[in-house]
Amino acid sequence: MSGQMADGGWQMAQPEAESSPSPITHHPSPRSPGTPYRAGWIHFTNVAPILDSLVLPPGVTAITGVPTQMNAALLSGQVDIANISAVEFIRNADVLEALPDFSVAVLGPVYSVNLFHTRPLEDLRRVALTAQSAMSVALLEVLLRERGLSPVLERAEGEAETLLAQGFDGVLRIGDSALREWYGVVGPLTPETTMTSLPHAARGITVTDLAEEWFRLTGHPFTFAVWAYRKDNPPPSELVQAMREARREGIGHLAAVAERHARKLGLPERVVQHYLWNFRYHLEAPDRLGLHEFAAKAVPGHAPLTFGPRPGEERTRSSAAD
Ligand SMILES: C=C(O[C@@H]1C=C(C(=O)O)C=C[C@H]1O)C(=O)O
Repeated sequence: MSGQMADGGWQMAQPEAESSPSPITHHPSPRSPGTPYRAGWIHFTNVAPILDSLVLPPGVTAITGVPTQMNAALLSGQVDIANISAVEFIRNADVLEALPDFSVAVLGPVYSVNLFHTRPLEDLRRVALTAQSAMSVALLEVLLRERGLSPVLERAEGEAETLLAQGFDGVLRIGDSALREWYGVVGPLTPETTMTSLPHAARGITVTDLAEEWFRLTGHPFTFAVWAYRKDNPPPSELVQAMREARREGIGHLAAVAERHARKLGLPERVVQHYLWNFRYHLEAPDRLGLHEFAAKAVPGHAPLTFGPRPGEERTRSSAAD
């Protein structure tokens, strides 16, 4: 594992994606003095407005990976802070704390957490789940339970259309590939249309946006990710400060971020712009409400959720490596 590379890129995480979440069974001892503070970033496009401009302070290193890799890296002590699936934060609330003002949340559709299906939800028999995601699986389970549905859920990787052709009647996908596949099914966007006026079904495939379903069910935002760390190992204030500055820069130049990522994703700039401005990155009161509501439904009996000091009230830490 090493830090930010000279070109501003990040090293990929080594561990394999974990298919099932593992609660912390032992508490890795806090860092010894002088060792770097290690961050793990899920670097999907939806966090680009926070991470693209981030300059790590001295003494902080970072790796990147998909959500289940970063969940596992934090829980095993391989990294000290990570933007993790909110459900893992909830499941491990006895030992984890989250930054008070960082989230990946949405109110309504998210566009990148999608169930692609060929039969009505009520008639689903076999649904393929991605091992990259903990949050969307937990959300799908809640939404199915609320409707009294219990299709067989199986782990299977691959593009939605391929898996549907192989006999699954539902496929759950997340992140950049889910956004691309969603657009591949319901696009293209024309000068007359907007993201929200695109159809939900085309070519025999329906796309159900799980965050939109959550909004229909609760009227609240859905919080996919928080930035969590062990309670006894909070991030240096320089790192949190750098993250806030990077977010201010990213949100202030959202069109440029969208343009860069539209090129990488092979999607129209308008699509990526809409996708990005739709996110709620500050864990505000409605996002916490959604988080608490999801916690009560998905992890009954969980320990109280705790958050670090609000901006300006950080514990004083003299340097990243003290
Ligand atoms: C909205 C998304 O959120 C991500 C989805 C996660 C998950 O499914 O476990 C975890 C972190 C989020 O940043 C997405 O990737 O599309």
